[in-house]
Amino acid sequence: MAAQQMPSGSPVASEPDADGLRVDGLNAWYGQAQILHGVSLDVGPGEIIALLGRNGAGKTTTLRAIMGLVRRSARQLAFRGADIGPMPPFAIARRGLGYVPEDRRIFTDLTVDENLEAGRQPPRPGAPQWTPERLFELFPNLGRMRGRPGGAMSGGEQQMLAIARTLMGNPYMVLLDEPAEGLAPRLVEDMAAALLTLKREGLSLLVAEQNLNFARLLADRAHVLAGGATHFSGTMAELDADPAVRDALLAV
Ligand SMILES: Nc1ncnc2c1ncn2[C@@H]1O[C@H](COP(=O)(O)OP(=O)(O)OP(=O)(O)O)[C@@H](O)[C@H]1O
Repeated sequence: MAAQQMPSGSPVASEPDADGLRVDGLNAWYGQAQILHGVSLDVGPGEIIALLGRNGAGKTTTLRAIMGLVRRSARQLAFRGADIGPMPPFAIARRGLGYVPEDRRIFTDLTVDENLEAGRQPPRPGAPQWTPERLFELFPNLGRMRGRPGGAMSGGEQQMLAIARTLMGNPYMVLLDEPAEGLAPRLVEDMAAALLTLKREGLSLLVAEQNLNFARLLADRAHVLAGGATHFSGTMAELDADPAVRDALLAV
């Protein structure tokens, strides 16, 4: 049960992680309704962290709150050593924190190439650098349809394009909302392989996910949300070793 109460796997709990993301006591509201009640999580440099929980547990709201897209407050909201709590969304993105929402938001009238150009930002020191050619190695499907409008692509292809467009901004870390949702089984494996390649390149990922099997393919550690709060933080092995927590908090 020890793993339930505190983030484990991270040797330093008191020092803010200068290179990573540290969220402590995050609250968020839609209008008058408080949706998050003290979410705490951390993502270290080069880690893939799963943000797990059932439908409505607060995963999407957590990602949106980190990006400043919903009204929120927190004891600590630090990215690469900076307090991002007071920053508007564009300033957070400019610091190298990318976000791929669940609904993808690609430009349906623009081609694959044009969508990628729309995401281009200057290189960042120490962050992996991306070009369309490198991204087509990562997502070969996209390379075969460079002139195709986004609106004429399948859901899975649009998901890959949304990720690729975010990578054109050369981020240090990306928040991904259910990247495998609605993908055919073969594409789920391709997506997992692509995300593991990103990790090898040095990118950190926080992946909101309902599918525990997909999370197992990728994640070093997991945070599990229920009712807008963190109920478990630990390694995937610790989560698997605690079937009661797993079954209570996740749809398995
Ligand atoms: N725009 C909104 N206005 C009011 N309440 C909302 C809004 N969006 C989400 N909620 C509520 O906030 C809670 C958390 O939703 P959220 O989308 O963050 O959960 P989730 O874990 O991402 O689930 P899902 O997998 O279904 O997306 C739910 O009770 C939901 O009904």
